Amino acid sequence: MSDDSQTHCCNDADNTNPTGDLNDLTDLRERIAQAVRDVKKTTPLAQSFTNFVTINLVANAQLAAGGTAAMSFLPDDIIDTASISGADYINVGTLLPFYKDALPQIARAFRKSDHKWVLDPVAAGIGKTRTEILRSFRAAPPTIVRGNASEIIALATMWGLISADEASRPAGVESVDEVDAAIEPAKKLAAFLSASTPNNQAAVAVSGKVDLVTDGEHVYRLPGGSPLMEKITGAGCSLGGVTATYLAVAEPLVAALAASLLYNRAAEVAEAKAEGPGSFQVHLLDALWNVTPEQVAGSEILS
Ligand SMILES: Nc1ncnc2c1ncn2[C@@H]1O[C@H](COP(=O)(O)OP(=O)(O)O)[C@@H](O)[C@H]1O
Ligand SMILES: Cc1ncsc1CCOP(=O)(O)O
Ligand SMILES: [Mg+2]
Repeated sequence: MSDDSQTHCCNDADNTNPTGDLNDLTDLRERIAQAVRDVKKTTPLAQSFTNFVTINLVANAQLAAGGTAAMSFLPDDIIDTASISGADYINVGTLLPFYKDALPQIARAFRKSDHKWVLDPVAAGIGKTRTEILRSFRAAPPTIVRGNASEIIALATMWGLISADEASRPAGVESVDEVDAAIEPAKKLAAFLSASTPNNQAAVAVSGKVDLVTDGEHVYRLPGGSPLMEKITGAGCSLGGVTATYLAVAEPLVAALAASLLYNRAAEVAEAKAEGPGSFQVHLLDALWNVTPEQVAGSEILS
């Protein structure tokens, strides 16, 4: 594996900022570093209702980032625990029939208590049950949506934020769209989420070769990471879980940026040490633990 683990990680002096909006980025970088530090210091709980395939990696990644994990599929469990959970994570990767009632009930309870949560709309656009559940979240929306490009486009389409002509076909759990194809859907989705939150703060994170994060107004591109992320299952799911961990201590835009940047830096470190997907996953967890707040915040951010 290549040994360019720190290629995209640089100190402030080395940062590329093509628009020259250094003041904003300097402030943003400080808030990102603070979020990473705060998680390590306060070990916040982010509770998850997530799929059976990758649930273990989600919990381990949250712990490696410095947070605490709790997984559940029971609405009463989740709604009770929300009072001590800094933020929640809902991932619709593997659905069971009873989720059709459970998930909208949980989302409504979160909305009632203004509880922050991250949605990973895995495989959005596929199946009547999944579509019904994802449609229901429009009336009780999350604080952050994190998904690959196809999922973001599909969700924005089913919420009527973009026309069906702009959408592509459903993609399973993998993306068939480039991240840039999701810029407008992501911005519209983030603007919709912001308008639905009490403090007008929300974000959308689109993952891929170059990640994209938006609050509906600003768009940030985050290069780096590793193609080996596509060779393990749960890279996206665990990124969603860690995004919820940061959301427990930070505003949505900062949380989404911090998680995506941590993942890119950690993936580069892991790729340099791995011999294939198996050892890559182990090294990824180690790197999520070892990458520093300064490395995360000093990353290349293209605005
Ligand atoms: N080709 C790639 N090069 C670098 N990083 C990648 C690549 N593909 C995915 N990633 C990273 O893997 C993580 C999960 O993204 P992605 O594979 O798009 O999610 P999902 O698994 O939900 O489809 C993100 O951190 C993203 O940056
Ligand atoms: C393979 C699979 N099937 C249903 S959920 C799931 C995991 C998807 O994980 P990720 O979106 O992180 O690749
Ligand atoms: Mg995914």
